[in-house]
Amino acid sequence: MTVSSGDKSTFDPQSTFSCSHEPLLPRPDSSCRNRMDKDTEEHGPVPIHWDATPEDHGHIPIIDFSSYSLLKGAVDEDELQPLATQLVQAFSTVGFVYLRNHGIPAALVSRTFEAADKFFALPEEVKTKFSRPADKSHGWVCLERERVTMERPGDLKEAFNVRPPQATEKLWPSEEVPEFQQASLQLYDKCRQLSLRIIELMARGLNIQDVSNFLSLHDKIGTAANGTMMRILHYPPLPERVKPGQIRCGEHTDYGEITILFQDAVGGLEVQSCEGKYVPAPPIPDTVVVNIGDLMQRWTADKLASTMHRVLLPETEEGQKSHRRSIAFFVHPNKDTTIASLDGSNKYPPIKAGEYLDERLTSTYGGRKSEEKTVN
Ligand SMILES: O=C(O)CCC(=O)C(=O)O
Ligand SMILES: [Fe+2]
Repeated sequence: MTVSSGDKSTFDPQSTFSCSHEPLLPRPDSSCRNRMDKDTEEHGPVPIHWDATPEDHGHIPIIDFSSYSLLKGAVDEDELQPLATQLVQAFSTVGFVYLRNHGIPAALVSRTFEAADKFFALPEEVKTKFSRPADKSHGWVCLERERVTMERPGDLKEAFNVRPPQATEKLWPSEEVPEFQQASLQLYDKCRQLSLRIIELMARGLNIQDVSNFLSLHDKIGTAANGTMMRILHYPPLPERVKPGQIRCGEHTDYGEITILFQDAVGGLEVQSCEGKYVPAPPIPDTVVVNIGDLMQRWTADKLASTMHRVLLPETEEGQKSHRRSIAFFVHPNKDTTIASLDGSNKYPPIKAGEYLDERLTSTYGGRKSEEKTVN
């Protein structure tokens, strides 16, 4: 595969934007300690008991999702509550889980990766035709275009953002890689279905009283009224000269509610532990990684943890010559959802999901306001 080194001359720090995240703003308190001692008083419109203090594992648990797999015909309600409890336990400590037996077909993930490989291998001038337009988030984002922490140079990655409502025909490489659009949209839809199941279980595990109502706040995924986006990421082999401090994806937290992440067999992802140390989150066959984003941490008044993570450069010579790919599905509630502390604590002022993103982006990028540019 040939990979262009990217057009560094067009790199514009003012217009860089994060993959999903914004590491510089003061974030809700994410220390493991504070997350546990919630005021469990009932007040506010949706009183919730945050009861048991979960144990702090400091590593990423693997959870068997088979009771609520997308492939499961009849669901046994009795099996869902333990699963919900396990999920919330993990999300309130490490903030990350691996899900096994989730039901998204591995063949569909491979097809999407393979189609994306063909796209990323196209010459720069061809990929440019599919560049993400300034006012939209769908499309190609070139190498080093983004940096997720201002302390580092641009990330050594390129991306193809998939936002179905913005994906006009001319933003798909239909002639160059005809199968890309169909595979991506099919995977987007499977991820949508899985995310709804995860969100339903999270709601149960959080003792949200009206679970169906909570779920309905996500019924516009895939339309313009919801900012959910899938990103196919390509980390090419390392260029001859890597800038000081440059890595594949800088330290960050994700913006949204939850993220579903598929990684290929090449490692590099690291997740911060409660002690502040970065620990590898290696690829585990037939699993997806799921993590909490900042919006969900805020919504749950810091009960659930949006945890810092990054993708390091490979250490071995062989690794440095390898491509790494991942697919991240960044889930958001519908833009008109009011994000008010679910425990009624008013820890953070209520804000609309759409405005929240706008605000984050404005603070970071000095007036670049449209969430359409960078929603993830
Ligand atoms: O590529 C990965 O494994 C992680 C990417 C990531 O964290 C992101 O895009 O937010
Ligand atoms: Fe991330």
